[in-house]
Amino acid sequence: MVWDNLRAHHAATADRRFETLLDTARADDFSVTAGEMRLDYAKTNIDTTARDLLFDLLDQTGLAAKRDAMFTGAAINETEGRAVLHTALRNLDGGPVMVAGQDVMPDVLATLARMEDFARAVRDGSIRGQGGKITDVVNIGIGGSDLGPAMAVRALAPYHDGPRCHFVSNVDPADIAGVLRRCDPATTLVIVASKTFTTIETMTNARTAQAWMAQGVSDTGAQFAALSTAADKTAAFGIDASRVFGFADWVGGRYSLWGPIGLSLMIAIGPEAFRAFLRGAQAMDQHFRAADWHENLPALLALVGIWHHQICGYPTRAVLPYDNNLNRLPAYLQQLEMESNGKGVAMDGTDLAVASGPVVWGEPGTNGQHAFYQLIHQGTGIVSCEFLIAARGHEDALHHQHQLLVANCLAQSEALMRGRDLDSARASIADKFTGDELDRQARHRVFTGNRPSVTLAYPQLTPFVLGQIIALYEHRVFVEGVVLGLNSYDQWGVELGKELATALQPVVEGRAGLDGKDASTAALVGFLQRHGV
Ligand SMILES: O=P(O)(O)OC[C@H]1O[C@H](O)[C@H](O)[C@@H](O)[C@@H]1O
Repeated sequence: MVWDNLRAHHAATADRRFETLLDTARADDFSVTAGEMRLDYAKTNIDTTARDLLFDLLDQTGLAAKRDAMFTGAAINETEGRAVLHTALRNLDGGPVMVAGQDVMPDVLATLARMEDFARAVRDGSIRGQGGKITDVVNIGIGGSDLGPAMAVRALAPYHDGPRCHFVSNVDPADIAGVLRRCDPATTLVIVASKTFTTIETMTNARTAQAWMAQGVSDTGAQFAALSTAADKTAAFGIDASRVFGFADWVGGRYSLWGPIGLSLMIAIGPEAFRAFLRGAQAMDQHFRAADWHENLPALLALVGIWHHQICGYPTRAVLPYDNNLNRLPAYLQQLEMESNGKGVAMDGTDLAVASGPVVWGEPGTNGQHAFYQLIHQGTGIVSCEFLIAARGHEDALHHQHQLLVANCLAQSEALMRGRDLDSARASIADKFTGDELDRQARHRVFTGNRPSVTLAYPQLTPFVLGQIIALYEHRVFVEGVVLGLNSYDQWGVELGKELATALQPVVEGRAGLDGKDASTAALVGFLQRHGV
């Protein structure tokens, strides 16, 4: 019923130019400030009727109760029978969080303290490589065991005062070979990051790193650490328990940056800055739990997403950080959002009644402006855009460049909204063309406008603010998942490809025949074998 009402309201208002709604009152009403951040969603076609209906969706799905169930350790990941408690990893005040009758906080805080001791020792040289102080850290992991720390280490580059950090994820040997070539085994720490410690890409790369290390030092295990839930497997790999940082199955891979998977980030920026990062996320958790939906950043961001994708039918969402250090944020959000909400089956096993989550993609501004913004402005489809912008960068001496960056960010959302009509397009080239040619040329210069965007603004990309931003997106994914009625915390869709890859490996190596393979796959194997695979 609410969905129908939303669709009807969209149909009735879709042709309206939303710019006409915009005045000072709307700019105030359709933006929310929480902590240090401001989310502006005034440049959308959402009006108060649409917004009220969207709030009805939240009430209809019992969001408040489901949110509380997540924070208090209920097994809301129903297909795997697990709690979802990445929030416990940043619950720095240590109030109890119960899972199956047990408080998980003592373990969480003890592991955090062990990570801090380890990170400090690596940074100050009391834990050393066999050739001296650790100069390089290589994090080997994939998916959630890579994208989070890789994104955050880049994002917080201005705070990076520890050893160099490298991230190896791809099973393509080009990845690890390229990194190891730049490192000295005698002063490198290898961190094997894998929740399950079975992921074939990570284990293959870890063994390659082990062999590389053995050529340079006598005790390879002394320069390895592991981040995993599987203590038996890390021991079997030869990593001493003192260098294993464990976590529980209630931390999903793509939500794991806050705990041991964040070790490389902690070594890079130091335990104090890492705590500030956790505190930022914790502040967002507290906001999400306490704020009324009208003032609730994650809820509003989720509703804007639902309006644009499930109601308006815009197929993709572009994340456009005007913050070069966030250049891995779109990739990080691709996993967070698409692996969480890219599902066609509802929690109860029935087909999803509405569209699953959107395609998420993006690149930092201003680079994207000189590449794909053409389509965003003049393509036949509409892309909902999400801009991120800081008031200040970290290069004080070049603040004028930052101001230019800000101007570009604001210009884009304005251009998307306003567009340029035929008359002004004509006027802009009237000195060059006349008659029919003027008309023809002018049409190429028309921007339809009326294209929506939201802008997330913050003072500066500090560890605290980054924690807030990432937790904001996590909770947005949660809200969207609840409204869509699916389980955001499993990922069965990645399994089939893994199974088939395992079966194809001996075929590719020529140890097994092509029986049962489809003709296309067989022909491709044949081609690759003829060319030396
Ligand atoms: O941390 P791991 O167990 O090695 O898992 C790494 C990644 O691979 C899996 O296939 C999942 O799709 C991801 O959610 C996960 O983050």
